[in-house]
Amino acid sequence: MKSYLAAAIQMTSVPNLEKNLAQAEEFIDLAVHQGAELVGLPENFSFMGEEKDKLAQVEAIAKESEIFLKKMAQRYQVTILGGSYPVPVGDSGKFYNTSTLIDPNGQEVARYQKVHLFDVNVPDGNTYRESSTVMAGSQTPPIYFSEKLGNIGLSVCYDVRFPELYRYLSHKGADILFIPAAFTAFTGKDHWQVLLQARAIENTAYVIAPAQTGVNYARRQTHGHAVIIDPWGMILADAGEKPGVAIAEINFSRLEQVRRQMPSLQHRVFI
Ligand SMILES: O=C(O)CNC(=O)[C@H](CS)NC(=O)CCC(=O)C(=O)O
Repeated sequence: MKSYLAAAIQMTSVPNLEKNLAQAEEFIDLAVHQGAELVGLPENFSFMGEEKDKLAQVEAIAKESEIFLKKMAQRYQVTILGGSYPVPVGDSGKFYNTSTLIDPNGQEVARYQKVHLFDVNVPDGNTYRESSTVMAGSQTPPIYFSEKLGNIGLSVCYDVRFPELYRYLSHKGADILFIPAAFTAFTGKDHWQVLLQARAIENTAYVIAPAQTGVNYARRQTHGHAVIIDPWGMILADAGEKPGVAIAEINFSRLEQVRRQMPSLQHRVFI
């Protein structure tokens, strides 16, 4: 398989759908002009805001996000991950925190509904109750098996704390793990990079982690540091703290080399 460039986009999404889509378009354009063929957007790329504000506009956010992703993938002829956006679940008043992967034909090739919900009182005083508006997904995460891009497994944000999800993905053949996020600034400073490197190292897989950064709304501040990590755990690119793009090469001979040097996947006993 040929090497190619992947991009992890970093945004400060706000409670304004149009503004966020315009920002995402700018960064997709930038990533493609730098040669990226696989482009990831962060969790909640199209809307970050109070849950009640999100709920009030959820139909439009879901519809416009899907139209946007398909348009971008076709226009730029790249594969795009819509890190996540809310998709209403019938008339339940809740939505799935949904991540979709769209190929250059504008076809959806994978869809994942976030399984682990962030119901946490963070020690900085912020309280998160994702389950008050989000329905937990009940399906195992999908892998898109691509002859051109490799086998790409999906996940979202808080999932990164549950290594069994990634073990499942690598067991099923994933070479690349997408971990789009809106990590809190408080937890991010101590946990983000360590968790991502651990998932890359233990699964000897590439990790592509698009991220939210800065002040998104009210007291919500996100950590940034969208990164791409190689299967040895090396940080290949880091977007820092400002909105932007992290770009790095996905190289299958490097992947095979690491899997020869450190054959831990072959030594698995439990799963
Ligand atoms: O708050 C918002 O508006 C946006 N947040 C999100 O989209 C999600 C669900 S609340 N955030 C996380 O999962 C953070 C996980 C995390 O930070 C950790 O695991 O430490």
